[in-house]
Amino acid sequence: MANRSLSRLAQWCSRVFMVEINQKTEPIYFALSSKPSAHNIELEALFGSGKLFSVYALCDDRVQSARAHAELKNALAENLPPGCALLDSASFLPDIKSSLIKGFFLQDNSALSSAERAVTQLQEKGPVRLCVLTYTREENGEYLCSTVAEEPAERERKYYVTPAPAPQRHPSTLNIINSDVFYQMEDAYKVLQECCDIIPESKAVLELVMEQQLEFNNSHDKRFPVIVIEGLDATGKTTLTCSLQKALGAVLLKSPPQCLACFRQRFDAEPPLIRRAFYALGNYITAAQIARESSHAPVVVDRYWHSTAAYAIATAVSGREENLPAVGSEIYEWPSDLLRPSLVLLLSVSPEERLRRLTHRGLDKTEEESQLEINHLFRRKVDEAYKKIQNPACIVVDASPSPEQVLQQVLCLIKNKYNLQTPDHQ
Ligand SMILES: Nc1ncnc2c1ncn2[C@@H]1O[C@H](COP(=O)(O)OP(=O)(O)OP(=O)(O)O)[C@@H](O)[C@H]1O
Ligand SMILES: Nc1ccn([C@@H]2O[C@H](COP(=O)(O)O)[C@@H](O)[C@H]2O)c(=O)n1
Repeated sequence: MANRSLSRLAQWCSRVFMVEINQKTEPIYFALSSKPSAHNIELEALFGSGKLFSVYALCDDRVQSARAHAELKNALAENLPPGCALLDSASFLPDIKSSLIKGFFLQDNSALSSAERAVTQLQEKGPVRLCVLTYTREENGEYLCSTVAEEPAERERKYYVTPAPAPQRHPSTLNIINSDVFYQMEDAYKVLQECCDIIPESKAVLELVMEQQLEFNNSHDKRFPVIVIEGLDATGKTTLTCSLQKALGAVLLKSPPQCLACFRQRFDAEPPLIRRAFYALGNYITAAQIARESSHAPVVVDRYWHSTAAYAIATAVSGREENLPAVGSEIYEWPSDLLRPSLVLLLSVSPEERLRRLTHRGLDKTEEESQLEINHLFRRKVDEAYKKIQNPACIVVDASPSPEQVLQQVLCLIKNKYNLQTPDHQ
């Protein structure tokens, strides 16, 4: 369904709405119906007594849509009067892939109930079309939904808000494929092609990808081992990869590769669709470098596809780690056309030790505390996602001992278990 058709209220009736109060609790689900429903405590708590709205930025184009959603969030945060709460919300077709549309749920408890005026002003400013659903409470306690639509017939239309059951699959997982994680170079490539007009740097990135691909196609078959080191920040990847480079006489590579370093900040500022496509393409450039270098020496890689997928999945999947799809889900599969390493090692340290290392590296106390509090849930999701990725799966390494001990542990794994140190041993 093209997003624009959702400007008609009737189109929303086949969909379910999810409102996330916070990341720790279950979301609240509701639907629109022509019939009233029994009294529901959860809905009562969500809807309360103030004025309520759902706001969606509607575009047919996926790049525009992703950017419009991010811009809408900033604009609402800046323009809403004090007393308003802005909650992440989405609408979806239960368990149907790619059906999720992200938006916001707005509780207006401001002194003058002026959120509607602020939203109308944003609507008038354009250029993106906003769909605004308004909820009102009847005297009998029922909640009704209507649209702030241009056509009078649409404005007259009203539906009851009714509770909906939680779907089997968490809605935030529905759009991951080709919006957050890309399983073929072509799919990530297309996203950046679609961005060329609005982000001129995309062209330069695509040229670098194509240059490396030509070289990749001419490179020799891989002969030496390719060892990827993964892990959350400050788990010791840089320290270990440098020591491994010396110990194995290896070539050290990174993903994203050095040639993309100057573009990173630019793409980090973009919404997930664009940002993740950039990192996905970085892996293909690194893959071409791996293919070239592994013909004459072992290769050690600091982050690769596990990082790209694990961070993307953990960011896309809202709420708790239980919402991540189970092992075996297609979202954890390795891209069909991306060079596979010989071994992937995931460095793991306790949250306390990681924080100690971050602090040692120069974080101040306040930032340290906020890292621990706010990101705890996110880090657990990244860690879980790392461990669920398959073909190749990663081997978890306890990285809490001293750097020398971690190095010896890893060398042991490489030499004994995989017998990979020299080309003769393969
Ligand atoms: N085994 C270890 N024991 C104690 N401290 C360590 C160990 N390994 C690394 N460190 C220290 O922890 C900090 C983070 O290490 P490092 O930079 O290697 O991590 P990283 O995973 O590469 O981080 P990032 O992903 O953020 O670049 C550094 O100050 C480093 O000296
Ligand atoms: N292969 C990669 C590497 C990194 N990312 C993204 O970058 C962030 C971590 O990078 P550091 O420089 O802090 O190590 C992380 O948020 C990932 O989103 C990636 O996607 N793929």
